Amino acid sequence: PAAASASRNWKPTAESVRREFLWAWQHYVDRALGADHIKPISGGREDFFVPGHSVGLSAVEAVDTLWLMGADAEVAQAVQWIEDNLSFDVDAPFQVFETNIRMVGGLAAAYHCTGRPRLLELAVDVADRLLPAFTESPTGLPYRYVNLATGAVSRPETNIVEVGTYIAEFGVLSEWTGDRRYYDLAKRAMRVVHDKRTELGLLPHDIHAETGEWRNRQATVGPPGDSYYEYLWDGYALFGDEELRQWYDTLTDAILAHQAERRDGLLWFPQVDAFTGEVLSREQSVLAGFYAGLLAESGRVDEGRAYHDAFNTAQEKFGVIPHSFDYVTMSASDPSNALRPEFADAALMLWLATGDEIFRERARVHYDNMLRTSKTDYGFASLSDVTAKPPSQEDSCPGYWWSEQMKYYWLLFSDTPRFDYRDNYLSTEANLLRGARR
Ligand SMILES: O=C1NC[C@H](CO)[C@@H](O)[C@@H]1O
Ligand SMILES: [Ca+2]
Repeated sequence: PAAASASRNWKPTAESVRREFLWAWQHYVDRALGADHIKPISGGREDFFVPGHSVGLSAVEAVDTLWLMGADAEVAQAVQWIEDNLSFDVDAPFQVFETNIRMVGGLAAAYHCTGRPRLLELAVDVADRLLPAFTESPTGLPYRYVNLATGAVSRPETNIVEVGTYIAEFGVLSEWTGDRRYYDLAKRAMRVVHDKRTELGLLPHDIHAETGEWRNRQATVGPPGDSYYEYLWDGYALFGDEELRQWYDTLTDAILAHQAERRDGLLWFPQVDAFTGEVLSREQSVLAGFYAGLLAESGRVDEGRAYHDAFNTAQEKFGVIPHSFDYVTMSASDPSNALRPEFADAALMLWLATGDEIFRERARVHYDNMLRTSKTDYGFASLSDVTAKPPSQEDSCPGYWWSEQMKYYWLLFSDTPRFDYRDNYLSTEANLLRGARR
């Protein structure tokens, strides 16, 4: 989008992002290739889904980011490992939601960028192994875990994120294979949740997959409510599903009417009782920051801008935003930050929606603060306390770091010809499912 104001030269920042990402990738290849995570302080390996068994998570999450950066030799390294080694025939329970947004989404994005058929086969293979969680459920709300080898399902005590964040990944599999099962199963679970909204049009977040009963009263735009709302809009944006847009509009109008609060001119979203509207908590999770971008994407640009302005006061105060903070006292309730990408996610979405340079500026501060606080010997580390001087680090780097903020920064600063800046889609894990310009 042609920025209204004269924009500065962002190329040096883009080159820094690419250099840092490839530096971290080389350490992963040298020390932890095939591990779910590298341990960025010790250079060790770490499993994510199953203790004792990695499935190359960081390599899968990195492919589309590397491709967008034009790092084709590194794309080849990642794809080589995946095609030679990745198998989902693992006799262990995998969390259905995390496996979908990271592995189904990561492989689908890798296929979208490279066109290599084995990557689509693997995405379909792991998605098929998740399906029993949906088909074994009496309500259509998926169980939280499924054994990828045996199909045994478990843990019906779930939430609206883990029952409602599939339509993007499952939907492109239906589109690319012609098998509608994926789309239909993902949408059915979203319908069950929407139809259980309260009189106020709000949603609690905990639900039982076998009984369909709500298990709590609290509504939140943070976890575990966030990506249910995100995927209602995404199902419309990706596939033109007008019914999903209606459900999104109904629920979003209710959130703006009953779950929003303005204090000192700033817009916040407290946790409220979904049945009465009573404010239960004025804590804000750093993960809720994505919602500023979703509001802007879905035509509520002023509200999206206002919420990002509010979150920006937290970035200005803390440098790196705490995992959760009280927005009245602006004190950290949980001072950690596991390289969370949401503020940058929303900055990209708001920049794409408005062309306003302020969002690139805010993302650059986010990047600078990450470089200053998280960079270690072998990569980038989660923080255990952003208020410590200097902030204290943990020997862990989450898989979403390879897919999310470094991709957001690159897209914001590089103007890469490999991305269609007008017609694109990034999933909740920033997997590129539309808009790769091969
Ligand atoms: O939707 C998500 N929630 C949590 C992670 C990032 O904080 C990531 O997996 C993804 O963005
Ligand atoms: Ca997300």
